[in-house]
Order: sequence, then C-alpha cells, then structure tokens
Amino acid sequence: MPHQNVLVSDTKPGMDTAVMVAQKPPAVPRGYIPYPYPRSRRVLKNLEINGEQRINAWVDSMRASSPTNAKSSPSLAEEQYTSWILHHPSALDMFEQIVDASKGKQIVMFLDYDGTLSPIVDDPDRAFMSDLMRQTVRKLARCFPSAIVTGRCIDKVYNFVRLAELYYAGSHGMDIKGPSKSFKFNKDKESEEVVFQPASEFLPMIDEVYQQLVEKSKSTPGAKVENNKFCISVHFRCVDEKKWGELAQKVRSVLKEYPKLRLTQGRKVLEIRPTIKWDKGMALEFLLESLGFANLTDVFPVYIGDDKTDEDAFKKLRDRGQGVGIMVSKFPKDTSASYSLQEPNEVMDFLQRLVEWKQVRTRSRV
Ligand SMILES: O=P(O)(O)OC[C@H]1O[C@H](O[C@H]2O[C@H](CO)[C@@H](O)[C@H](O)[C@H]2O)[C@H](O)[C@@H](O)[C@@H]1O
Repeated sequence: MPHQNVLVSDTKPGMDTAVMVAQKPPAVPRGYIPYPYPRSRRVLKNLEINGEQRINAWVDSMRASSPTNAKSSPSLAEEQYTSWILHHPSALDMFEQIVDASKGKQIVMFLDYDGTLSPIVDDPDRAFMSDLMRQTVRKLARCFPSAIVTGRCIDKVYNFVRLAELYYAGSHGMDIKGPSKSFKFNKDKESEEVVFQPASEFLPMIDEVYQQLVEKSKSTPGAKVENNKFCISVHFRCVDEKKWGELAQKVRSVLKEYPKLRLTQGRKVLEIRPTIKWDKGMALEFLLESLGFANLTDVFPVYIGDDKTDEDAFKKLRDRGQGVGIMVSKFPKDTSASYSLQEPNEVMDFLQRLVEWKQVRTRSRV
C-alpha cells in the first residue's frame, strides 16, 4: 500500500509543521488576550484516525488558514488584534528601531510576492503589482541586494515583477536565479550567475501529478490548479466551502500514490511539493551565501511575507539571530515574525522609507 505521507495526520520530518504538528500554545502574559490558536495545530500528532476523519481534519485546517472566516464579533476581533499587535508591532511604527539595529550591517531584502507586493485577488493569473510598487522595488534594489521569494514559478513571478536587478527564488525556493556576475552587491565579482534547482529530478513527477489534479478537479466548480514548476497549487478560494471536503478528497486520492510529494497550505490554496528538505528559509540562507554573507555577522536580512510558507524564513532569521521578519496581515496570526504590516500598501510605505533612509545616509557620507 502506498505510504500516505501527504496527509494532515502524518508527522514525518520535513513535513508542513504548520499543518501537521501539535504545538503548545505560547505562554500568555498577564492581561494578554490570546488570539485564537490555529485549530490545525492542536491535536493532530500521532492520531490514529481513519480516512474520513483525515479529510475532516484537512478541511478544518483549510478553514483555519482563512482568518477572515473567524466567527468572532467585531469587538472581539478588534481586541484580539490589539493583543497581537503588542507582540508584533507595526514595522512602520518601529522603523527607527529597525534601522538602528541594522547600523554597520548590510541590509539584504527578501520579499514574498502574493499578499506582500500584490494584493490577494480571486484569479491567481491577475495578481498584478502596481506600477508604484514596481518603482519602489526598483529603487530598493539599487540601495540593497534584494530577492523575491515566492511559491510561484520564476517565469510567472518575473512576468509580474519585471525587474532584472533582483534575485528570484521561485517554487518556494526550489528554483533560484540571480542577476549576472556584475551584480553590484556581489562580493565575489568573479562568481557565475546563480542558478540552483535542488528538486530538478521531480519535474516529470510534478507534471504528471499536475495533469491528474487538473483532470480530477474539473468537476469542482471554482477549483483551479496552477503548475508552479517544482510544486503545484490547488486553489480553493472560489470553491463553495461545502465542496472543500470533496476537493480535499480528490487531491488526496491523487497524492496517496506519490509518497515523494508532500502537502502544505497557504491562503486558500493547497500546495503540493517534493519531500526534499528545502524551503523558503533555506533559500534565504542560500542567497545570503551566494552574496558572500554566509558566516558573516555584518549582515541584516529583512524578510517580508504574509503566508505560512514564509514562516520557514522567519524561523531561520530567529535561529540565526539576525535581521527581522515582518508578517503582512490584518488579522492575528501565529508567526515567528517580529513585526507586522497590514497590507501591500504598508509594505510599499516601509520599502519607500528604507530607500529614503539609505539615500540620506549615502548623501551625508559624501
Ligand atoms: O509565496 P507567495 O508569493 O505568497 O505565493 C504563494 C501562492 O500565491 C498565489 O496564491 C495566492 O494569491 C492568489 C492571487 O492573489 C490568490 O488567488 C490565492 O488564493 C492565494 O493563495 C499563487 O497563485 C500560488 O501559486 C502561490 O503558491
């Protein structure tokens, strides 16, 4: 019987901890109103449950990944947000502290795409970033080495961003490309253009699974399957909630034949990817190394993202004790990021302030 390591009840190393592993809620300080701990993280570890319960747990997890669905009253939601923001203050309010902490270090910028540089929309093919955001990111990349780190495939995200001066880490970091040798921030001017694809052997399998998922999900209105080259997204944003279980069942029926693939979740999307131990956090580390900052302490990475898959990068920064993670969210979310911004417009303001701060510093040195 094929091994079912794509299911929410499994707890293999390297699997999506945000979905699979039971965790103790964080200690609650006095006077702190805890925001709802994601249901998906509570009790799934080591449970012997049957297929149907697994699908129910999966659907629960799909609901938990949609914080707008919180059934709380507006005033409770506000209280919860107020508590959360105490622990994850606005990066705009804390701008001076953040740049103070970076003094004497090289800032390196890591930006997620969907929900960070572009607003979340129903049709994933129309998630355009604004011209103003593009101009801001272009200016940012002139001031600091900058990378886009995304679940999308590189070609698609490049079509949205259209800036050649950035590094791109697509397919959740499994497809990395950098600007050419002459990249002004590269410490090693002799180094080749960066290209790294740790999951290339999975390409035929991903294509095969993509075809099957397209076929199976055809009969679920609103479902959309996206081929992200080294991973696949099954979108349920436009699927009636009553049909989520049915869709989950279809995805499961395909994936149970592919033990070398695993499932993670994003914003109203099921993401299928190789079981290799590689994620956005490891991509961040790889990029720092490519830039010549591998073991240096004089680097200050700033990672901005809105989704569960960005947590790997936030955790990496915590583990390295370097830089800052900034979560983009209007709702309280369990996160390892230190700061928050509410939406892409606030991300743009923050990036713009960084550019201005850098320009003032550069001028004052001349
Ligand atoms: O790592 P990211 O850049 O955040 O990519 C994660 C997924 O983003 C896209 O889906 C999300 O945005 C869509 C457009 O706004 C939205 O319709 C969808 O519900 C969101 O999950 C992208 O389409 C996926 O392939 C990425 O995996």
